[in-house]
Amino acid sequence: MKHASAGKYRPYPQVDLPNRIWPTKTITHAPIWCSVDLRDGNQALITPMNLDQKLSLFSLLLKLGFKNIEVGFPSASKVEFDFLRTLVEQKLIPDDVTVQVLVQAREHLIDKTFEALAGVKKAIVHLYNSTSVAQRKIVFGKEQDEIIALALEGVDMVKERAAKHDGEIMLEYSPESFTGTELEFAARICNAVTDRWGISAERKVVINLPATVEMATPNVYADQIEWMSRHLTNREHVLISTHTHNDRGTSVAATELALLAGADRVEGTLLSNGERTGNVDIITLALNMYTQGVDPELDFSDLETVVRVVEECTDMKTHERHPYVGELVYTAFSGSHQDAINKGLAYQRSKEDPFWEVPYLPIDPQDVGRNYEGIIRINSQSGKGGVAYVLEDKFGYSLPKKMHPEIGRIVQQVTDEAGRELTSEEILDIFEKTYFGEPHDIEFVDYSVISESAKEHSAKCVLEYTHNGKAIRSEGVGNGPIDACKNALMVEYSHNFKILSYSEHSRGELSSAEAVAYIEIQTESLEKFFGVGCDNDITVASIKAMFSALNRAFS
Ligand SMILES: CC(=O)SCCNC(=O)CCNC(=O)[C@H](O)C(C)(C)COP(=O)(O)OP(=O)(O)OC[C@H]1O[C@@H](n2cnc3c(N)ncnc32)[C@H](O)[C@@H]1OP(=O)(O)O
Ligand SMILES: CC(C)C(=O)C(=O)O
Ligand SMILES: [Mg+2]
Repeated sequence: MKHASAGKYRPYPQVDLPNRIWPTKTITHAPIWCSVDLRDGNQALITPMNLDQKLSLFSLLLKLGFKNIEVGFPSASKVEFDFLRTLVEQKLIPDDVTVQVLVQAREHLIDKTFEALAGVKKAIVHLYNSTSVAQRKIVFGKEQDEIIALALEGVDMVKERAAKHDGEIMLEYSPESFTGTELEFAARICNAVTDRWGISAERKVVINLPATVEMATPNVYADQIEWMSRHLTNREHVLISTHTHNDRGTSVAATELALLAGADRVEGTLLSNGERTGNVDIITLALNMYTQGVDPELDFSDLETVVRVVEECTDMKTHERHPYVGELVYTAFSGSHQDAINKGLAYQRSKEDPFWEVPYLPIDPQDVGRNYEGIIRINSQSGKGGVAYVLEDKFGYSLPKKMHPEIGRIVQQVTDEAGRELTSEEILDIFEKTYFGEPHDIEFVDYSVISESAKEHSAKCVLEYTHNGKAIRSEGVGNGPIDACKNALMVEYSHNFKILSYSEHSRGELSSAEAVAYIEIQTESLEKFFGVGCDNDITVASIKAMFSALNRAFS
């Protein structure tokens, strides 16, 4: 790339606001949300939405709880016009919802807009014109005062038609390309607009300050919002609205800092659809608030439906890593993350206090309609904890902690060779082949207890098994059935070993539960092997576990 100092680009100027207070604030409540999916989102699509898609998206926005919805630019095209008419004629606008329409300061467009609004009880007419240095010079060829005159002409035209409209009309004004506009001029034009409209407690005005193009760091946008908030006349009757685009990838941060700086309202879209890099993603903003204990006043408890409907309407895919909604955002492949999540989920289940403390998961996936399935997935980056989690979570094998390194190593060998993710079923297959599969040099047939004395801690049993195909029956005495069976085995079995650890649990539904036993043995050469056994009878499960370990050690 050519060196940046060649003069083609310049640093964005700082805002002179030495006593800024936004850095001391926190977000404590939800703003007024306004969805611009049906307008800004729609105007950026390769194929704009048809009537049915717009209706479907509108219905989703209502379900999510939006009370301000920009339904389109009715003067721009037939489908935009027809959509608003359909909402009116089919009475699809709830009383507590205000629809918003965008229009330029041009008479024929304003006329058409009011024609589309006939019968709407509450609407926001959103008037805009570009105010930036570049657009004044290049697009409009007008001086500042001429641009103010253009805006005021627009206000007059809207005001006149609003007076005749049977229903409430609120004005929203956007000095479009605000971030490329001198602040003094932005304040001057906004104040002229609100004054001409006749702002009052009963006639509040939305002043939308768009980052039409995101041009600087989020703190600069926050400074601009705080600066404007101090310089807007009748500030108490103004609703300052943000409308951030994501050109630098920081629209969420910019909006959040703008809220600290005093913004009352946020325009954005679902999943960040919108011009170029998109509008700010309202899902991310809302759920960021939610994870701070602030009620976002939007319901994102079923994100799967939101993603499905938005994708159907926009014909755009959602990135796997999109905050809160992406397919992979609740998944850990890496070993240390899996270990911490596994322990975190167990800790969360064990405590009364609802405070969410699971490492690596900033939100409980269940709160947004996702489940714990797929949180831990296994590839070559994974560790023993992840493998143990999958075996327990999916298949009910609660492996003793001491066994984790062994199964972790075995699975790691396979993932290294495969060079890809292993499914849960493949993990189970490795587990079953390792502990229950061939070779079966020694195989359990039957056992029976001849005598047992709890008082003397002794048991005598008969063990039947085959060793290299030969049927053997022998008796043994020990300080419990397993010990007795081991001693019975040692009557003929030539390999020496000792049992190092033992654990068991039941697996499956209570009525049909089976016992699972884990036994760790040590050979004379000090090698250690685990074995696993399953049976309806816990003692048989234990003997099978011992045989499983022996087959692994000596076959
Ligand atoms: C940042 C944003 O997202 S702003 C919203 C942008 N959205 C859209 O443009 C989507 C819908 N727009 C359209 O369908 C069309 O642009 C229409 C129907 C609104 C207008 O169409 P047309 O008049 O045929 O064309 P076009 O948009 O190119 O008109 C440009 C003219 O409007 C003027 N103009 C642009 N914006 C405004 C405005 N806000 N107020 C007054 N005049 C404006 C331009 O200066 C230009 O004037 P000129 O003809 O004297 O050079
Ligand atoms: C119409 C305006 C608000 C807009 O979409 C923008 O500036 O990005
Ligand atoms: Mg926009």
